[in-house]
Amino acid sequence: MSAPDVVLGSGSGGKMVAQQLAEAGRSVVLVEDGLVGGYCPYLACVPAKSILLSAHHGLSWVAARAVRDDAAAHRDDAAAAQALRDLGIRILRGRGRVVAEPGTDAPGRIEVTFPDGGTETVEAGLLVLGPGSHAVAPPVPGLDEAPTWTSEEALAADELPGRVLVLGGGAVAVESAQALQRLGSRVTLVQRGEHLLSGEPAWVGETLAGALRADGVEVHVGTTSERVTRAADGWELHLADGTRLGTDRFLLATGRVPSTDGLGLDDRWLREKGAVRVDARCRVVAEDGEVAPEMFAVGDVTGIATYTHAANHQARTVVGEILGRGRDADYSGVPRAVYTSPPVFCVGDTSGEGTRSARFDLADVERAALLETSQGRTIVGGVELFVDDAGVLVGAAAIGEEADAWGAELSLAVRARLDLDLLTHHVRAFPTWSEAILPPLEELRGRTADQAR
Ligand SMILES: Cc1cc2nc3c(=O)[nH]c(=O)nc-3n(C[C@H](O)[C@H](O)[C@H](O)COP(=O)(O)OP(=O)(O)OC[C@H]3O[C@@H](n4cnc5c(N)ncnc54)[C@H](O)[C@@H]3O)c2cc1C
Ligand SMILES: NC(=O)c1ccc[n+]([C@@H]2O[C@H](COP(=O)([O-])OP(=O)(O)OC[C@H]3O[C@@H](n4cnc5c(N)ncnc54)[C@H](O)[C@@H]3O)[C@@H](O)[C@H]2O)c1
Repeated sequence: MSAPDVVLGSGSGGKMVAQQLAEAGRSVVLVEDGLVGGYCPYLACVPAKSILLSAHHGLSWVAARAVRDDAAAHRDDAAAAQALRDLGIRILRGRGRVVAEPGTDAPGRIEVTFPDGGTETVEAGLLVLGPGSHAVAPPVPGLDEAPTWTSEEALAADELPGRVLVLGGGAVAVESAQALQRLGSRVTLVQRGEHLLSGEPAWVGETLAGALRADGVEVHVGTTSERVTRAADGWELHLADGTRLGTDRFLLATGRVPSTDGLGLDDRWLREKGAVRVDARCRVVAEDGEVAPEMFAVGDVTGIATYTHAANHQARTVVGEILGRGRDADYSGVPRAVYTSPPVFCVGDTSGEGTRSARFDLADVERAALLETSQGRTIVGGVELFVDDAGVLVGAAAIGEEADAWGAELSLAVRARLDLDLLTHHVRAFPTWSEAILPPLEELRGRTADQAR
């Protein structure tokens, strides 16, 4: 009998691979040392979105916590594990380590260490790596003595601290800051980068900072944290400019790194920060192009696009490759959504390097005027579109009401490499937020025509 397929890590990517391979009739062993399903359903996306929705709807902390715990299945993975077992998958609940990588004519060997210290070694006909990523604490002297939360700990917490200091300015930081502030904490956010969401255009981060400040969050950007000390009423963060910020607890949101330490992988498969290098079929490869036989990787560990929807795309790519209907992964249209109020939606190349862009204010579409007259609301936000020399849409950044929904059009347009001509002639419903997409297209088209003259 040939050796089974072994999937190491059952997060968004690994679980989908295991499930689809088993459904295709293959023999699958799944190795997981945490919760079956990984972080997303229990300790990341789902509870984070649940708590944000509750905060946006004005629920109390106690009510929001109850809704969060229901949404996260009370961090109980029994049903998820049983559903996989029903497909014939063997689940080994322990920490996996690669003892021998699969070869062209010999199976690999994975050693699993169980919580009681016992071990079992399983053969792997092929190996799919999906160990995910984990949060890293920034190197601020004194921080290790203070009470801290990673996002996982925050999203499983029973208590709401009176004051929280969020370190970081990415998706975890801004979503957590808004949720905790709206639920009753006094939140301070300290971002080292020049603006929030440092990978996106500055105006997006600045608009978001304005929204957080309007909620009461104290936002500091472009700062260096020097040290943490104890104070009479809690803890203090000292900034380089001498400012001292008091808090009861720190939330560490300064990024995550791939979980490849101790995994037993040869260094030649790893790239910077320990991510596993993969090709377009998610096969593990070395820098010189050597392909590891029968070894694949999916999810955050690849360091390509650290989202559940990207992990799922990679999982489908791996399954397709294994089942002989292979197709390259394509990350060009992977959405980068942040579920704050207002939400953010970015896709493709928004760096502004080598592209032309035009921006439009959401307040200038009819939908905004309607909300202003009917509900007395002031609309903030906008959309910026980026095109290459050939007039093809290569990136988009949006922040504003429901941007996480209407941005999907831009994501598909980037993926399909639609050009200004087609996008300008496309008809969008009146009066919707999508109408904000046409004016920047027309502006860019006008500029293209001017250049052609
Ligand atoms: C607070 C927060 C909110 C987020 N919100 C969103 C969102 O709204 N939308 C979105 O798309 N993405 C979101 N993300 C990102 C998303 O959670 C990740 O991209 C996704 O979970 C990655 O899945 P993965 O397949 O890499 O596996 P992971 O979910 O990282 O799971 C990996 C699993 O492997 C196990 N494992 C690791 N090493 C071993 C080993 N040696 N042996 C056995 N098991 C091992 C771990 O226990 C874990 O269960 C969020 C992340 C965070 C932190
Ligand atoms: N809505 C979503 O899809 C969603 C939500 C949450 C998280 N995620 C994913 O989770 C991953 C982790 O998110 P994240 O926000 O932790 O990381 P991140 O890498 O996106 O952002 C980290 C931020 O912390 C800042 N920073 C770094 N060191 C600092 C320091 N010492 N002091 C202050 N600021 C510092 C950086 O400037 C950066 O802006 C991301 O890959 C993200 O895609 C996605």
